[in-house]
This record gives sequence, structure tokens and C-alpha cells, in this order.
Amino acid sequence: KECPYRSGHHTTGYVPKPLYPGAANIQSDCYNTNPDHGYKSPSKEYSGVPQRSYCPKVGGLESHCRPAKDCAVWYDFVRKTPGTACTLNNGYEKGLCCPGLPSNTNGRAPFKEVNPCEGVQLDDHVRRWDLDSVNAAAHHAGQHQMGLVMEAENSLARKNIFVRPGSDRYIHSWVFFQTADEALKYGGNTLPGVFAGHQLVHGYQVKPDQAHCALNRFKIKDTIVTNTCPTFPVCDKKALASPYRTITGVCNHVNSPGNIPWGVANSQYQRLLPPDYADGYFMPKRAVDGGELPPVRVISLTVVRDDEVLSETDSIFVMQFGQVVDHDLQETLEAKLADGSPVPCCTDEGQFLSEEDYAHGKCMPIVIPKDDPFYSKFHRRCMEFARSGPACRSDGRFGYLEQANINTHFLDLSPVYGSDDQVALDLRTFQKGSLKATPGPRNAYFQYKDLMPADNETTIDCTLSKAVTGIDPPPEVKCFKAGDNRVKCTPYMADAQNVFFLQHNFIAERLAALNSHWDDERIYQETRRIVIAQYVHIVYNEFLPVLIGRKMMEEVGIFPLPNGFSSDYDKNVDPSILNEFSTVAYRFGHSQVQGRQSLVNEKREFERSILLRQQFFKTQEMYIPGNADKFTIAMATLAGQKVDNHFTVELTNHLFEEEGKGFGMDLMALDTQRTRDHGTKGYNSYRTLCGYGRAKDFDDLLDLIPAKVVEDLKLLYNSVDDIDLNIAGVSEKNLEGAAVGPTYACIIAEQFMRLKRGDRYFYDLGGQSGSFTEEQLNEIRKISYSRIVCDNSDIRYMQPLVFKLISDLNPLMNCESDSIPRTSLLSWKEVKSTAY
Ligand code: HEM
Ligand SMILES: [Ca+2]
Repeated sequence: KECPYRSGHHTTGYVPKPLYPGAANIQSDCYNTNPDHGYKSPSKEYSGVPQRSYCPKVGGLESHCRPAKDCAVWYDFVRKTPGTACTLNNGYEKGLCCPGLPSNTNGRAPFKEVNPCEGVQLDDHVRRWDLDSVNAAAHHAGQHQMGLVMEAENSLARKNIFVRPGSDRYIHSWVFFQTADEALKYGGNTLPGVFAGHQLVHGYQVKPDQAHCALNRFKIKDTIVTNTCPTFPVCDKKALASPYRTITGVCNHVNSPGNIPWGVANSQYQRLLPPDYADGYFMPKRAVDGGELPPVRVISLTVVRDDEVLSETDSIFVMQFGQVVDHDLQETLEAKLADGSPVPCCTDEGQFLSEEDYAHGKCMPIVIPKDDPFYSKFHRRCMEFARSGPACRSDGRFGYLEQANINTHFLDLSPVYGSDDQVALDLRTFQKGSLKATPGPRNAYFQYKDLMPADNETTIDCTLSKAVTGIDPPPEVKCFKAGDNRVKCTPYMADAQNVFFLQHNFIAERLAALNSHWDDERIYQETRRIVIAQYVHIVYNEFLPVLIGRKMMEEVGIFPLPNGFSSDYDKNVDPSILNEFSTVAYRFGHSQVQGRQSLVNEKREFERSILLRQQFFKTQEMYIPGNADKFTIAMATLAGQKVDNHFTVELTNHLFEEEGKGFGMDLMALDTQRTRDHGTKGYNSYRTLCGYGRAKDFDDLLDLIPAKVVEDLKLLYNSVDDIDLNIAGVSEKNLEGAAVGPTYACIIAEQFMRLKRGDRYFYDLGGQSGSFTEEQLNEIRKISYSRIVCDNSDIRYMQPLVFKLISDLNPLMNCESDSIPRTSLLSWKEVKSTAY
């Protein structure tokens, strides 16, 4: 029988290879061309393992047969124990034997905030400051420093120095640090306060250890720069009682001590440990002896190797869902020029600018060594890097520089819904609660699932050039528009987000049918609440067990509950993202990124892969009929990479490469530079905080870091206390049962604990404004990533645990199967109208 869709790839010369033996058994030739073609569940073909209805002890505990997604937390033990494949009650569906979810009773408290002023004695001339001194400094700063910045920026314009559209740096700034108008305003507004502090610290030659404590005695609102921080609406009773989160996160936290409610978009990151700025105020970190730290590109060249070390158990989805969560939790405000455009920090030819061109203080360009084995071929010495923008301090006082998160800090699917009211409104159709969509691509036989809508305002071009594809870019190909601009990053990224976007319309359509009297707003809000809850359940039930492992989850008490309500909310817990999390630990995923993105078909045959450097911001492949599903299948089927000191050259030499240039930027170098830009303390401090003992010398690192890396670190750093957190953190040997090393796991666990305890709208809470009924909550708990993928793609078979590779215990199952349970929406049917 002719299958045009399938024959397509035969003509391209690819010989499809089944990636694992069982896949060949799927009896379909023209799958996806006619989804109602009477498929039978292939599950019997995979039953190499005897199915049983009784269960052995797993991890020494009684176990029962459950749908696999209820065993995600125990999966490592399930794999090690013979006889854990079982049949569920009806005798047809497959399950796994595992104990019930562990309890959270032993979870420790959040780390205590370190008071940076404890024991600090101020010199007399500093202690004598009063409000007049602060106002005088603020006045001087307003007159002079602000003037200098303007002058430096005007001079750049006069000299025609700007970031060239299309360049790697332009994309880095416009997409990775794109800022909504609100955030831009915010970034500019905070500068006078920052300069006032700078004027005091440098004008009075305050010693670094005293700088923060000297400043922190004064409240911004008592001074002439009082209006440099944003004000937030007062949340009245009705707003606080709303069952729905706001888009910006306001009215979630009711107990924030400063002027800025915890967790809202455009608010500062919190810190585990105070920063180590060179001047104690805002100059990037230096070595403990006051000297230069090793250049970040040299670290990248020395420690990082391009090698694919594959995980034996985890799929690429760990990396890709990781990035979706990244885009939910954080987007750091980058310093911009006054008109909002990116700050140029190098010439277009990769040379340094002149001293005066840096007078605005926003640059921290990366030095490329003369003998760089790669960049020297292109005669480049300077890699672009603009510092992060300043945040308004949440304590409402002067003090060391903090950085701002322009996304809501909460787990609330900001990538899909946005963190800015206007952005969120632009994404809606205002019809039956749905989000705007691009109709799915179609071929002669089949219309595929919808894609995200087009971004008609972007300055980026997301089409592939004719030089790459051999054809002119099809006119229907646009950049995607979503709640977060970074959705454009790669096809995998867009694809992983697309299923959550589609889940909104999937649920909205069903809620509208159930409750025909609900208006658009009600359906939108209820749907958003359900989809966020499902997503958060996936994070805690499936993702965190893989990322940080069961032991670390137990330490901080963050297991999802099997039933009933949680009472974990603590109004004293600040849910804000930790600077160390966004700037360092949660960038673990950069090490997992592969140099190619692949297309794998429903038979789990590898079709082809595309080189990352050609795919940054080129989401054109998503428009080819069937490709969205093939990216999804690839992410679920192929092994992901381990978190280690191996990074693909696609990221370390070719990040955001402009076509034809032959080079891009180095993400590892950017990460290390960002670590220093934010003043992040060295690795040793975090190792100590996390209970792994302070290393007195380099050899003390060998317990957590491989010997080869320790040797490299010895060559690079003078002191063990100088080692940057990111390079040591990523190199640590994996914590048992986790995808990251112990120090990263500790920081990530701390963050997800704060996100759970400090979010008044966390999905499983009882007795809060946003609480579900118990019946509804139990339906939310039935969701798994696999179900989301099944319902929002044209894929017919998926393994129940998508973060785990397909195996006898995690076999492909028909998407219709009850082994991949569904959330029933019946408990959302409103019998009699109860207006909120
Ligand atoms: C092809 C894939 C990816 C690319 C091209 C990419 C690129 C980038 C870039 C350019 C930045 C900003 C760097 C800077 O100047 O400081 C960044 C930041 C970041 N990335 Fe990635 N990334 C990728 C995947 C991931 C993954 C898989 C994760 C996590 C699992 C991740 C987590 C982060 C985090 C947490 C930040 C900091 C965000 C912020 O503070 O604004 N990234 N990434
Ligand atoms: Ca968020």
C-alpha cells in the first residue's frame, strides 16, 4: 500500500533503523495518516517479562501493583527487583510493583538566611553617615554618574557602535533576555538607587566587608530616590480569595516583609549565601587574594570536553522538560541601553572596544586567549557579555547588588501563559477560554495537531535558509509566540512546550462542553488552574525523582501526596528563586544538551538528525507534517546525556552561530562569567553549606569530583576557595539515584522545597483560596507526562514514564491504555452555579 507520508523519508536516502527490538512489532505502515485505522494495543508483544498480580518487596517495603507513573519515585528500586512487572486489576493493563509514596514528615527546614552584617564593625567615618549623607550621594550620583552613563551611551551611538541584528549576540540578547516593557522600565528605574550606593561605597572608600552593612541601614523610601522601585497593587479581600493565580504573581504572598511581594515577576532573586563582590557592593567577583580569576574561556577550554556520555536510564526529555521548567522559573533581567537595545561590548570583528566605550559600566566582555585553538582561526579576542541588570531590593533598603527575575518565580507555566498581563492577554482568543493557535500542518491525508501562534513582531527570523534546506523558506513558517520568548530556542524546545500549550486548549474545550454556561474568562482561568496543577504534579512526581533522586526529596520533604490535602504552606517561606539556582545549579541542563536534534518515527526508527548550530531559533522543522511528533518521540526514545564536564561544541563554540560565520558564542564561558557577574561565592562555600565538608586543599575535592577534573582545577585556580561554583558543580559525580551531583542536588532540592512551601496556590494545598476539592485533586494526581504527550499529539504509543528509556518495565503502550491514566473532568461539572 502506498504511504506517501512514510515514503517521504525513504527517498531522502535514510535507512530507518529500529532503535530497540520491540519497536518493529508495531503493526502499522501508514500510522499517523489515518489515526482510526483499528490499531490493537501492542502491549502483548512487549511482555517478555511474566506479568503477575502479586508483588515482591521493593526496597524492603511491601509493594502493590500500580500504574507505572505511581512508581516514578521508586523506579530505581523497581528496576533492581525481579518480578516487579504486574497486571493491574482488570488483568489487561500493565503496571509496576512499588510501595506507596514516602511520607514527608522528616523534611528539614529551609537553610537559614546568613546575616551578612553579623560581627561586622563599621569604621567611624562610615558609621557617622546619616540620611543627609545618603541624599547627598544620591544627588551626586543623579547628576554625575547618570550623566556619564548617558554620555557613554550617546558616544556609542555617535560612533555607530551597536549590536548588529542577526549576530549571535543580538539573538542572545533579544531572545534570551527579551524584556517586556514593564521589565525594561523597571531595569532603568532602579539605576539611581544603585548609583547612590555606588557613590557612597566608592566616595567614602568603604572596605568591601562593610559596604553592604553600611548601606543596609537606610531605607530607599526615606531618601530622594524614593520612587525608583515599582509599587504593587494592594490586594483586597476579593483578590486574596480568588481561586486563580494572577499572571504576574501578585496577591499570592501576603506576608512579604519588604515593599515587594515575594515571587512576583520583576523582583529580585534571593540568595543562599551573601555574594562575594570585589568591592562588597557590585563589582564582579575576584580571587580570594584580590587578583584575577582564571579567564572563563580558558576554564571552558581546559575542563570541558566534547564527548557524549549517555545516561543508561534517562531519556532526552529530562533535558528538554528541564528547559521548560527553567523558562517557567526564571529569566534574568539583562542590562540594556537606555532605549532598550542590547549593549555592545565588543566590536563586530570580535575586538575590544575602547576604554571610554565601557564607561556605562554595563559590560563584562569575555577575554578570548590569543592562542585559543578555535576562535584564533577567526581572529577573535573579545566575546560579548553584558552584565545582568540591577533589581530593586526586596527589603526596600540600600545594599549590595541583586539581580532581577522578570518571570514569576512560581511554578505556574509562565512559558505558556506569560508573566506579564499584556503578554498573557495577547495569547488569548477570548473565545471559550482557548489560546490562539496556528492550525496544525497537513499533508494530503491528515491534519496534525495545532502549533503555537505566530510572533509577527519579532526581529528574529526563524526560517532555515535555502543554503541549508535547498528550498526557499515556506511563507507559513513563522517564529512561535508564547509566554516566554525563549520558546524559539530550538525545535525540541518549541515542541516540548507545544504539548503543554495544546493541553490548555484540550482541557478548555472539554470544560466548555461540560459547563456551557461558563464564559470565556471562567473557562480560561479554570483551565489554566488545572493545567498548571497537572504540570506541577509532573514536576514533583516524575521529574524531581529523576533529577535529584528520592533521598534528596526525602531530606527536604517534597514527595507528592498519594491522597488528601497538603498543609505545607508556610507564609514565612520565601518562594523566590535563588540566585545560585538560576545562575548556576539549574543550568545543569547545558551539559545534557546534545549536538544534534533527532527525528524518530512512531516505529521508533531513527529518521534523521539536525545539527544544533543550524537550528538555534530555526523552528521551521516544526511545520513539516508529522515532525512535531517525531521530535517528541525522539526525546522520549533516545538516551539523554549525563550531567558532567562534557559539553557539546555546538554550545561551547557555536552558540547562536550566524549562518556562514563558522563560530558562535561559548555557553560555558557565559555561565561562568554570569556566576562572577552575580558575585556568587565559590564552590567550597556551597559544598560546606550542603554538608559535604569544607575542602582545605584541592585533594579534598576528590570525594565528589573525578580526579582528572581536580587536576585541571589545580592548574587553573590558585586557591581551592576560588573555584567557580558552576564548573565544579557540573563536574561532581552523580548523587546516587540522581542526574546531578550532590551540591547541585542540594541547591535544587532547597529551591523546590521553597517553591512548594512558599506558594499559596500550590496545587495540593487544602484550605487555601486556590484549593481544589478532594475529588478534583485526586483526578489531577492521575496525570503523567506520558498522558499529556498522548493527548496532545498524534502519537499512538508511548512509554508510561517518558523520562525513562523504553524497557520491559517501561514498554511502549497504546495511548488508549488505562495504564496511562487520565484526569476525568467530571468533577469540574458545575451542578448549580456557584459564583466566585
Ligand atoms: C539547546 C539548549 C539550550 C540553549 C541554547 C541554552 C542557552 C542559554 C543561554 C544563552 C542562556 C543565557 C546565558 C547567560 O548569558 O547568562 C541560558 C541560561 C539558562 N539556561 Fe539554558 N540553554 C539551553 C538549555 C537549557 C537546559 C536544558 C536547561 C535546564 C535544564 C537550561 C537552564 C538555563 C538556566 C537556568 C539559565 C539561566 C536563566 C536566567 O537566569 O535567565 N538551559 N541558556
Ligand atoms: Ca513562573
